[in-house]
Amino acid sequence: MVRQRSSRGSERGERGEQRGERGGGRERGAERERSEQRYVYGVNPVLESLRAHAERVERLFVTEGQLAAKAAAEIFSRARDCGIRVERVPRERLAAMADGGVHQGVVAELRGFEYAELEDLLEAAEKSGRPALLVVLDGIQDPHNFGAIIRSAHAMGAHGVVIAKDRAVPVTGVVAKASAGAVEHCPIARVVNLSRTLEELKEAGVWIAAADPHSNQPLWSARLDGPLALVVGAEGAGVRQGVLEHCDFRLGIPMLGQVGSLNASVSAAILLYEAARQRGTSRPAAGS
Ligand SMILES: C[S@@+](CC[C@H](N)C(=O)[O-])C[C@H]1O[C@@H](n2cnc3c(N)ncnc32)[C@H](O)[C@@H]1O
Repeated sequence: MVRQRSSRGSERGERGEQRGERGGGRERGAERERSEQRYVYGVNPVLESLRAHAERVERLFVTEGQLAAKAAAEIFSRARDCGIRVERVPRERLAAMADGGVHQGVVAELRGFEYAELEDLLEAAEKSGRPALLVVLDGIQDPHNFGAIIRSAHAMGAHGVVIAKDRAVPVTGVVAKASAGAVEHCPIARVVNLSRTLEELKEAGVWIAAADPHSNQPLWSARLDGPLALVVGAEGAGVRQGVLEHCDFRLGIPMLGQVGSLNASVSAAILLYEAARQRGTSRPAAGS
């Protein structure tokens, strides 16, 4: 079994310096893309919004008797500190705002999710002092899968997630809920053309690995400790051929049994864990 050795790590500094000269991206300081206003529901997602981006929370809606006392105390205290209005509403209204999801008695109305730029993700990696670890999603449609991938990416120390503008679910309240609030901490870039983005990442010194159930290169046989973007495919179609052509190598998670593939978010979590393990970032935090 051949373990692929990355030389891009050493090229990265050199290439990273060129990033400022490429000039292909949006001007720094230009207005960033925002999604429509949206609702975030459930105790943890609402608390994460208040902790991470209270300035984006317009209003909170609660239904008496449905919100646990302990959660209510923290939510009300943060809302008071940040000058956010809290409205008591009937349970039917809360249920409608949460679109039938499990809201636990609280919904936050947010000003709109602010997407990051690809540059921001690379800068986050640079600032962290660790090699870049990114997840690129090729057309994920299910908001629960998308949210779960954001959650795993954040937990495994990834510097961000890249999605395409077309044919992919954007960040919505359901995604935020499924991410357990990780969406507030993990930068998400929304790009027009995934293939071009992969080429930009290569220029920045990042290796591109496609998660591919048909690959016979098991995940542990490749070096995943250098700058890396993991490309995960859509629920039905997988990674499109045109996108696969821009990947440096493919990785498979060996499986037993009769099914042909794993769920996209499960695959992302397994691959991210292997990358974190190889980087030594999967250890329990000190003191835990
Ligand atoms: C449900 S699968 C798509 C299956 C698709 N019919 C195919 O054959 O590629 C969604 C994505 O999860 C990832 N995936 C699923 N199982 C995998 C495995 N065993 N090894 C590596 N990646 C896997 C791939 O990125 C895949 O595109």
